[in-house]
Amino acid sequence: MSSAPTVQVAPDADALAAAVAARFVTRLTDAQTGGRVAHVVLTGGRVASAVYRAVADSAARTAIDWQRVEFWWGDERFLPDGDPERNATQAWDALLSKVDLDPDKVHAMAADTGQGPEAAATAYAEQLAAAAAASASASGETAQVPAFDLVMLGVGPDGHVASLFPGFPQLTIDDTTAVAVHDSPKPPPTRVSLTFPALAHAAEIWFVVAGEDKADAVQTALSGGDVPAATPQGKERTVWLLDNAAASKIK
Ligand SMILES: O=C1O[C@H](COP(=O)(O)O)[C@@H](O)[C@H](O)[C@H]1O
Repeated sequence: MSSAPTVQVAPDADALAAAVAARFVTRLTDAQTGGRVAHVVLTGGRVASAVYRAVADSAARTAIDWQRVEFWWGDERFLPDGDPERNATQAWDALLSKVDLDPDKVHAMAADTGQGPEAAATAYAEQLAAAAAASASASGETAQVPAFDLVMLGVGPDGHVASLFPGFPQLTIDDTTAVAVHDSPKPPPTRVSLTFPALAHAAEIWFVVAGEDKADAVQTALSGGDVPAATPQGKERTVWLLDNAAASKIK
């Protein structure tokens, strides 16, 4: 089952970050009801970093039991550990270093240590499968990824999500959950990304998008056009969280 998208628009990028941060706190606290561990998939990019800073700066962040959050990433720029362009570095600097989390529950994609992005993708798929097995439901369901409570996705001006780029072969991969990406049109060229089947395990998917350069991609995705961002849907909720500029071409 999947959900039709809804759209919420904030006046500007700062207001968007504050609104998404408030939602993030609510979503994670709801997911932790009854002692559950929340699984959240983080994204990278400018607006995501602004959201993470807003969460870190908000007094409401204390409502989350950070020890009971498993952090995953939708994609990673395949660079050495600590590189400021890595999505994990940005999330760590903006938020994760500022909360009392369990380091064993932070599942960054591997950094470039010379092993290659294929090996990094395989290792990530194995981590996801191990977590899924550990939290397997009584029904005996054998998913290859845990049930994500929340997947956050940025969107590029070309309509890419995670590191799934228009026209790239990764768009049709359905037999694994994490893949290597070469020759990305957006630097850096080498990346690791979750696949669409992995993203489909989300209860909620939030597209978080700011800026006029994204307006065409947003309009195309929301009208079901041919961009990667048109595909992911949450099982319970799919929400487009936009600033005015990104929403300016929605018909
Ligand atoms: O490279 C990436 O870019 C997109 C969007 O980033 P933004 O700076 O334009 O908001 C992001 O969603 C993705 O995770 C990241 O690897």
